[in-house]
Amino acid sequence: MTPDLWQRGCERLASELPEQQFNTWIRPLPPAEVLPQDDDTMRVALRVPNRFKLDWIRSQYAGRIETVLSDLAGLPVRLDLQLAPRELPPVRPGPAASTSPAHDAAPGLVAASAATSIATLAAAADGTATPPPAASRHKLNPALTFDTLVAGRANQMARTAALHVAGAPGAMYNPLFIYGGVGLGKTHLVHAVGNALLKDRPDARVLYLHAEQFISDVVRNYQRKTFDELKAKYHQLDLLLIDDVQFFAGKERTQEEFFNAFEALLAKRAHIIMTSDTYPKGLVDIDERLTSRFDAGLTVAIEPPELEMRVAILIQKARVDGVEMPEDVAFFVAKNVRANVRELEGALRKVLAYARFTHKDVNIALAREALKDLLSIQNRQISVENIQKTVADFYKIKVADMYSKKRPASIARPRQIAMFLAKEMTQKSLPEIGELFGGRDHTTVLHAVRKIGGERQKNSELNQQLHVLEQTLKG
Ligand SMILES: Nc1ncnc2c1ncn2[C@@H]1O[C@H](COP(=O)(O)OP(=O)(O)OP(=O)(O)O)[C@@H](O)[C@H]1O
Repeated sequence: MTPDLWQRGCERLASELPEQQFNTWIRPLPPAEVLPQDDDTMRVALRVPNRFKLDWIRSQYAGRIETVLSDLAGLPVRLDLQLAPRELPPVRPGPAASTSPAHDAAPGLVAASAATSIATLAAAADGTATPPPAASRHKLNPALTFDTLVAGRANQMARTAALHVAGAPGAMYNPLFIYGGVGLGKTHLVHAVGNALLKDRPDARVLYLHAEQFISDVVRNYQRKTFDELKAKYHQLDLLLIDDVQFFAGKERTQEEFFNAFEALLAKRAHIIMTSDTYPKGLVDIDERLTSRFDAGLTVAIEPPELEMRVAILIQKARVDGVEMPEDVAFFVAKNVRANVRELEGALRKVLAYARFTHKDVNIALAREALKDLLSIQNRQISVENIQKTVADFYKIKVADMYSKKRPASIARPRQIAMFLAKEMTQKSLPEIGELFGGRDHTTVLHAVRKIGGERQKNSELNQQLHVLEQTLKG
C-alpha cells in the first residue's frame, strides 16, 4: 500500500467515526501493509496487538475499513486482520507490584462489566490505561456471547454443556473440556460462558486467558519468586476459562502450577473450562496426572459446522453487517467454504466488500466473482463421480456398487457416505445426486445425508473416516 493510502484511509475514517471510537480503535493501529496480490483484489494486512481488539475490529470496523480503502484505491480491498507478534513483557526487578496491566492484558480483554467502557477496555488491553478495578478484570470480549453464537449439530453438545455451566457453575461438568479444530468457535463459546455468568452475577470472579499467558505468568513469577502472587491471582476465582491448553506441552513448571490451581479451584467448587485442539488423552508432553484430570468432568468436541449451520452463520453475520443475504447465495458460499467458521467469515467479508465496491446486489453471480480464486482451488475435481470412486476405494467396494440396488450393509453404508459427501461437497441438488446413484429417489439421498451427518457427531471412528475422505477429495 502506498504509505499515504492508509493515512488517507485513516483521515476518511476519522471524519466518519465518532472521535472516541476512532482514537480508541483505529488511530493506534500500525500502518496496514499490502500483501502479494493474486488477482485484481488488493489484500491488505493489518496487525492488531491483541485478540480482543482483533475480534472487535473484525466485527465492528473491518467492513468499513475495506470500503474506505477500496474507494480510495480504486479496486476491491480485502482486509487480512492478523495478531501482531507478541512481545514478552520485560521482567521487572524488585518487589512485585500488583499484577501488571500490560502483561495481563494480551491477548484477551478486560471487563464486560457495564461500568467499564469499551474504550477503557481496549486501552487496558494494550496496557495503555489504568487497569479497571481488580474485580472487573475478566478479559472477556463482550461481543462473544451465546446470542451471537449460531447453534447447530456441530456445537450442540458443547453449547448445551456451556449453557449449563453458565447457569450453575461449580455444579456439573467440572472441568469442562472443549476440543476441536481451528476456527470452530471454542474461544467464542468460553467467552460466552463468562459473559453470561457476569450478566447474572456481576460480582463473580471470572478470568479468561490464553494458555500462553498462563505460561508467561508462571515464568514471570518464577523469576521474581512471587508464587504467592500467582496463587492469589488464580486460586480465588469462581470461573477460570483457559484457551488452548495444548500449549502447556513440555512446560513442566507451568503444568505444576496449573495442577495446583486446578486442584485448589475444584476443591472450592469453582468451575474450570478448558479448550484444546485435541481431546485430553491426545495431548502430548503433558503430564498424565493433568490429562486424566482434564478428562474427569465432561469432554466435548466441536465439529466443523454442517452445511445448514454454515448457511445460518453466514446469514447471521451478514445481518450484523446490515446486509440481508439471500438464502441461495448463503448456500452457494457455504458449499464452497467448508473448513471452519473463520474462513467462512473471510469469504463473507470478501463477498460483502465486493458488493459494496461494485454497488451491486448480493447474488450468486457476484459471490462467484468475489470468490473466484477460492472456487478455482476448491472446485478442482470434486464431482460426484470422484466422490463415488474415492469412497469405493476407501471401503474396498466396487464403484459399480454405488449405482447398484444391492443392500448389504457393507455396500449400503459406503453408498450413504458417498451421498452425504456429494451433498456436502458439490453443488448438486438431492434429485441430481439420486440420479447419479443409479436413479434413486431424492428422499433416499436425504435420509443418507441426515443419517451420516447425525452419526458423525457421536461416532468418532466414522468422523475420522469422513475427515480422511474429505481431505483426500480436496487434494
Ligand atoms: N457457531 C458460531 N456462530 C457464530 N460465530 C461463530 C461460530 N463458531 C465460530 N464463530 C466465529 O468464528 C471465528 C472463530 O472462532 P473462535 O476464535 O472461537 O475459534 P477457535 O475454535 O477458538 O479457534 P482457534 O483454535 O483458532 O483459536 C470467531 O469470529 C467466532 O465468533
